[in-house]
Amino acid sequence: MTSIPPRETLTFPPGPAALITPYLPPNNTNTTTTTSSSTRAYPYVTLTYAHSLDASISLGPGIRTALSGPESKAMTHFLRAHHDAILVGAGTAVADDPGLNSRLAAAVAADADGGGGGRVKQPRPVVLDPRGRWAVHAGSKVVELAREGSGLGPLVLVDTGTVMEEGRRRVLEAVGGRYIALEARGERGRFEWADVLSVLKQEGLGSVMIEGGGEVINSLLAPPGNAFVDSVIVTIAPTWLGQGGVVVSPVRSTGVDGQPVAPARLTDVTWCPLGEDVVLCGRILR
Ligand SMILES: NC(=O)C1=CN([C@@H]2O[C@H](COP(=O)(O)OP(=O)(O)OC[C@H]3O[C@@H](n4cnc5c(N)ncnc54)[C@H](O)[C@@H]3O)[C@@H](O)[C@H]2O)C=CC1
Ligand SMILES: Nc1nc(O)c(N)c(N[C@@H]2O[C@H](COP(=O)(O)O)[C@@H](O)[C@H]2O)n1
Repeated sequence: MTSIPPRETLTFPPGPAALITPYLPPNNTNTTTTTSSSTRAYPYVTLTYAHSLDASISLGPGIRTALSGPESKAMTHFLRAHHDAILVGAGTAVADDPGLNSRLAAAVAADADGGGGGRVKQPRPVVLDPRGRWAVHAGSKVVELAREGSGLGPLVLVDTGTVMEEGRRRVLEAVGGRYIALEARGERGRFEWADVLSVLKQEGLGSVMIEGGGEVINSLLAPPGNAFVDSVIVTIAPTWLGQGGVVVSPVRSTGVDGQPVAPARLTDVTWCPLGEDVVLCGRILR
């Protein structure tokens, strides 16, 4: 019998947790004893990522780049444990081979007893992959974690016109995930955010934490995407990544007077130092 090596577990202290909690979904834990956001048309959306002092989330497209220190990394896993789903774009799935589970000690404990007892459960990974770029396989980290019971199988949203390879389909379904066909009726073959969020709602997912990457973040920080964002939680790491990085810089629109309009501003802001990083929480000013 092959033994599975123990995975890291993380703890997030109550002090910073109290600062972050107001930005979590209402009835914010996806425990077995609460229903999250059941009356909303769309899931509660938390946009969260880590960037450098020059607003880069990675050294370049396709380069996995660690920015968060240990304390803010634990915060990310705290967030993951308090959402029903965690969403990334295909670029991130391909570049990072992410695990997309929560390694928070409480979440790990819940895995061990089947997630019962009102304790925190794992988020459902969701990947936006209209053209089927992500070649998921049995050794993909998210699949391995789901197979060993430390995470859930991913839902992968593909365009209705994309035919998926049978082998990939079997890999997903073996761990409780699947492909979901959705019409990519937005510009450049993209899904409309309303369509994506409606699908998640239909799947019974009341809250989603959206982690990236660059294209996903930028499209949610400018209209019309920003209308769907309930809270924003950004880790700022004390480093510069230099030119050529994947930068968070949403497109500007032009006002009726022909002048540029800033895409978004945060209000109801809290700053929370975590180790050498600082975490900024806020809500989009409407
Ligand atoms: N520091 C951080 O917190 C994070 C960093 N990253 C980094 O970001 C980089 C990847 O960024 P990007 O290349 O911009 O990739 P991305 O993850 O935003 O993926 C872009 C792709 O996702 C799909 N996609 C995005 N929006 C879509 C929509 N509305 N409808 C349909 N499909 C959609 C498309 O296939 C598109 O090509 C990687 O280097 C990764 O390491 C990713 C997540 C978080
Ligand atoms: N919060 C945060 N800090 C960083 O420094 C990061 N590079 C990321 N990246 C995101 O986390 C995913 C990796 O997750 P696993 O640890 O493999 O579960 C990666 O794909 C990005 O979404 N986030």
